[in-house]
Amino acid sequence: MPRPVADGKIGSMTAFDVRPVTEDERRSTFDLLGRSLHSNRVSDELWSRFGVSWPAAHKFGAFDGDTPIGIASSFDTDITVPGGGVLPAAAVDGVGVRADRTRRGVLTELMRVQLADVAARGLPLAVLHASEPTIYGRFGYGSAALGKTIRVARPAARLHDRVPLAGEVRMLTPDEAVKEIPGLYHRIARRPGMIGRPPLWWPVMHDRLAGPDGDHVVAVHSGPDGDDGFVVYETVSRRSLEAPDEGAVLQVRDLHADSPVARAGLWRFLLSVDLVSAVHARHRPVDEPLSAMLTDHRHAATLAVEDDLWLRPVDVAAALAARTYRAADPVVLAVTDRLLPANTGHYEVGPDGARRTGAAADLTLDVDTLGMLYLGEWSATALVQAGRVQAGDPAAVARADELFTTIAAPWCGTHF
Ligand SMILES: CC(=O)SCCNC(=O)CCNC(=O)[C@H](O)C(C)(C)COP(=O)(O)OP(=O)(O)OC[C@H]1O[C@@H](n2cnc3c(N)ncnc32)[C@H](O)[C@@H]1OP(=O)(O)O
Repeated sequence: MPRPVADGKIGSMTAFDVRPVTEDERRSTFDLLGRSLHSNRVSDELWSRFGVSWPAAHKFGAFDGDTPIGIASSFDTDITVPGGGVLPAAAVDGVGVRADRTRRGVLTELMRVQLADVAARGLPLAVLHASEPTIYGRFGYGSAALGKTIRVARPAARLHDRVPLAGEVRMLTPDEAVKEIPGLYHRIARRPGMIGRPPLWWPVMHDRLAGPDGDHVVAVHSGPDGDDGFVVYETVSRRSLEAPDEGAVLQVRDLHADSPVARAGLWRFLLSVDLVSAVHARHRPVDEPLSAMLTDHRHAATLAVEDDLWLRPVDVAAALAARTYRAADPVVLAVTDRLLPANTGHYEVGPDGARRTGAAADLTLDVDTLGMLYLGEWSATALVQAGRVQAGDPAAVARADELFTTIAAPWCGTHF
């Protein structure tokens, strides 16, 4: 069992201690994280405005004496799972180790302590976006939702005339954007993989860009029932002496729509902005049908499909019981969890739900692979073919495919 967080001191077998970060250590641990990610150091002025988004709560530091050498931060949120249930989750939003202390087990100890804390607080899931995909599998995280990067050619790209359109798009003032977008996001964010954005998320991730001091543009789509979608974007000029006619690149940062009509309205708006030569969007849902909405598919190019959200079942029984399954005979999963061994066991999953069982296993997998299966991004068949799931009977794999599959691809859509 992981050792519990106790006395503020853990990990004495190594040359550092891992313990909760105190109020006084917020700035130094934030600077440490920034340095590890090669970000510019934040000025005192920026820290005084936005430091509130880096509270001491749910942060563990690795310390050599009083000096921080590693940080693992998370905030509490919730996540929508297949079937529409919403589960509490820890969103791991900042992990870094000082460059002169890497590859000595600092992260391993931070992850162990953080996961033990998340488990002790009863949160069934942990999620993150990974800087590198090789890091987190060993800690039980699986690549659970993919995202695609697209580039749309302007002015060539046009919506075809059967795309469902109704409603209007209006641009918001920066003050309106700060006031209106949080409520709108929470009203419409319901796809599996989407997380709640807590109050501390907004000042840095939205207001700084779209509020009075930001340079991003915010536009809202309104349908018959009111506001039902929004986009936050910036434009980057490409015009130069060598390319005097080059249009700007419009970069979509945040786009959410409650319906295909709202989504089409927002894309129609984006494709109508003048003096733009390309629209770029990263981490869009893999099933967003933009190319099929155009008169010419090739005007929307998919440049990359990447891992977006990583998910770690922290309480496997609670996580499996919280989502719904499609109609098929049940399967029994044998799950192994090295870091949180209480999860290791057999689970029966069927249309009536999921529960622990003593029955023999149909499919055998590690907990990180369960993270890949959980939101429906990866089929059991694909995971068998990839060597991540062991199964004796192909019929059981087919049943697992049917049970876990979802109509909409999972998608997070929130940068954290
Ligand atoms: C959610 C987020 O915030 S994502 C951002 C993550 N942070 C960064 O990318 C910042 C830059 N990188 C770092 O700060 C560090 O390299 C970290 C945090 C990724 C890793 O910290 P370390 O203390 O070096 O990790 P630790 O020594 O515990 O390594 C554990 C294992 O993972 C492996 N590992 C760790 N980082 C990497 C990596 N970047 N690439 C490949 N393998 C890695 C180690 O080799 C080790 O393997 P082993 O158990 O087989 O020996």
